Amino acid sequence: MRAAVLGTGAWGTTFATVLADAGCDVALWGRSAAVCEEIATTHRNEAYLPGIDLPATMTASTDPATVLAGADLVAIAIPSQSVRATLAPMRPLVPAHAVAVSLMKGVELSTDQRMSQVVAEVLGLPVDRVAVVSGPNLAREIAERQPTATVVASTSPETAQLVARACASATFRPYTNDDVVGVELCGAVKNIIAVAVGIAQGRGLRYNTMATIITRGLVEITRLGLALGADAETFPGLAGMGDLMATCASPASRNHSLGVHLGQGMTLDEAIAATGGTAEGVKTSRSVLELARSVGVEMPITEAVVAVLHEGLPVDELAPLLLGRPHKAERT
Ligand SMILES: NC(=O)C1=CN([C@@H]2O[C@H](COP(=O)(O)OP(=O)(O)OC[C@H]3O[C@@H](n4cnc5c(N)ncnc54)[C@H](O)[C@@H]3O)[C@@H](O)[C@H]2O)C=CC1
Ligand SMILES: O=C(CO)COP(=O)(O)O
Repeated sequence: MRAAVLGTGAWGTTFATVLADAGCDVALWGRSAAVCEEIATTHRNEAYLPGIDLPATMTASTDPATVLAGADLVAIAIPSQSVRATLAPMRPLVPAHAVAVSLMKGVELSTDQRMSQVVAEVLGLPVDRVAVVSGPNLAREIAERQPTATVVASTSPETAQLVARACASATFRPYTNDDVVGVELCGAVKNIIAVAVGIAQGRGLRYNTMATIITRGLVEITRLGLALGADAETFPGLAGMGDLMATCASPASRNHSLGVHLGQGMTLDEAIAATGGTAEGVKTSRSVLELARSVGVEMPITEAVVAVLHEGLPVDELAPLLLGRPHKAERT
């Protein structure tokens, strides 16, 4: 199978490696000529995956026509808010039979659309030719070939199976799921919860607080997902609890580290600069809150994160804000 991967950041480069390990013929597209040249000639991407040797068979180019020619599978790993503008000019270059795979974990700010919706719309593909890959998938660990599982979601079982076969290897195990809405919302909202956990840790709070935020975070992800038509069984799975645990526990998570920096007293701009890479939770927090309000769902942690990130709430007021809410039964 011929695969094109758009985006030479941490996840695009890593997922390209996963596909190559699984036997695909892989070409990467990136906007940086220097990064593409480095991948193609030295088989390294030092800016995003320092010290990792990439498969020598993988090619990379800034020319989308070269990368997309003959692709059976087109995987996209670009910051969510840039996907629409980046993909639009590529639409005529995507082969008519290709399947698209969204690797993003965000929600578009201007439209509140999930990434698979944006990809299908911009590339003019029916939704059953679009899949989503999401799970506890910290890029560097996967690039190091540490054992990892993921979820491949599509409304079409054939598309999900095709993508699962394309990426399955001895160290990367995909499970298929037909709940695209649930899988995508889990991936996007866990970033916001990880920012909250990071803020708490940056203030010196420890494991009880972390477990509380993760657990109540899962409650609010589930509530939003169910209101938007997701399947309840997705949330305790790899894309839900699995990814929430990995992202909230790992210092390698950009969303988590951004939260820690904020908790330690940095401004948002300072925290973004200190974190580096793409912390999707910053912008997605606003879209998710809008989505939640549109369906009348309460998301207190998301609301508190939006207040800290975008409305000037001091980090010290986050815990009192959440703990001061009216008491209620756990299962409501
Ligand atoms: N890094 C990780 O462990 C994982 C990341 N993801 C998701 O994958 C997506 C991409 O993240 P990463 O690769 O980690 O980000 P990154 O920050 O490592 O790389 C982003 C890439 O996108 C490019 N880029 C940035 N703005 C662009 C634009 N306007 N047009 C075209 N290209 C642009 C950058 O040059 C870079 O190559 C995000 O939605 C993230 O949530 C999902 C699973 C794991
Ligand atoms: O999605 C991820 C792990 O599954 C990566 O998390 P960060 O984007 O916070 O680094």
